[in-house]
Amino acid sequence: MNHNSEQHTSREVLRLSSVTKEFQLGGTFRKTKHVAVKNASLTVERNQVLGLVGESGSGKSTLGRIAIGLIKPTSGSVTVLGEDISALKPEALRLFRRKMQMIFQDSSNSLNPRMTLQELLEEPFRVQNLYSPADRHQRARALADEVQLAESWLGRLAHEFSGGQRQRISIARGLALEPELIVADEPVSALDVSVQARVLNLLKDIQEARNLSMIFVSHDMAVVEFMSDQVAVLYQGEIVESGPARRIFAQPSNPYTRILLESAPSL
Ligand SMILES: Nc1ncnc2c1ncn2[C@@H]1O[C@H](COP(=O)(O)OP(=O)(O)OP(=O)(O)O)[C@@H](O)[C@H]1O
Repeated sequence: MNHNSEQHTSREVLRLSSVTKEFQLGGTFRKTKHVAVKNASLTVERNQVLGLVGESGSGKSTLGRIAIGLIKPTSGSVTVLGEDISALKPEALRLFRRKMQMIFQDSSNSLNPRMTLQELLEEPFRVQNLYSPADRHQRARALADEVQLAESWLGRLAHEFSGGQRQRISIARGLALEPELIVADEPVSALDVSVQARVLNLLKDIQEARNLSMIFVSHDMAVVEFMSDQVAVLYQGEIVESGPARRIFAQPSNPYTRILLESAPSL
């Protein structure tokens, strides 16, 4: 990591410039390519949530993964906190990744069912070799508290928690290393509707309390309206409309955005 990132003071946390991602398809003889994201540019500022919407296959997840360096774009640049992460060597990227975390729809499935809540919340510190055992213990407690899981549950095993509680655990683990940018990819879609609102409220409260920047990926327009300050609409890999959420929901200028809004039953 160079000094750039240390000195980065602008409000801009993420900048994607003309990002394109092509996937190679097919076997040895017949290769074709699929353009999943095409010439996409966007920025996310500190303490801002960008909602990324579009139908299935429009490139939302691919763009989210590119934003935190999980996928390298075919062309274009990704700048996080002033650092061009597409130019970072693997070791530098590994260190830098602490500043960027992803919360998946099925994050909670990746929790080891035989680990206790305490162990799960200490794991990010253990993996990164951070803090003394006593400090890890204390920090795990604070994380549990932040996602509203009772202290008395710290000894419970992962498989004893409900789906919504497990997603809270995943959120807490995502926060452990104090990221500045979070990509939440359909974080509540796998949960019962009654549980979704509570987890979304929690995520919004945490985002505001920690001044986090977030890309919030969802196909549910009502959820995006609740969460987002800015919105970008993807259609077949291209950003067809972007701007302040309030403007886009009140006066969508792109025909495809209008179709998305009209077909959103929960609005
Ligand atoms: N690893 C890959 N190899 C080949 N094609 C891929 C790969 N990942 C994504 N794609 C393709 O790229 C396009 C965009 O996929 P992506 O998952 O980003 O869309 P999405 O909007 O997130 O969809 P969904 O809401 O269904 O998750 C799709 O056509 C998908 O099949």
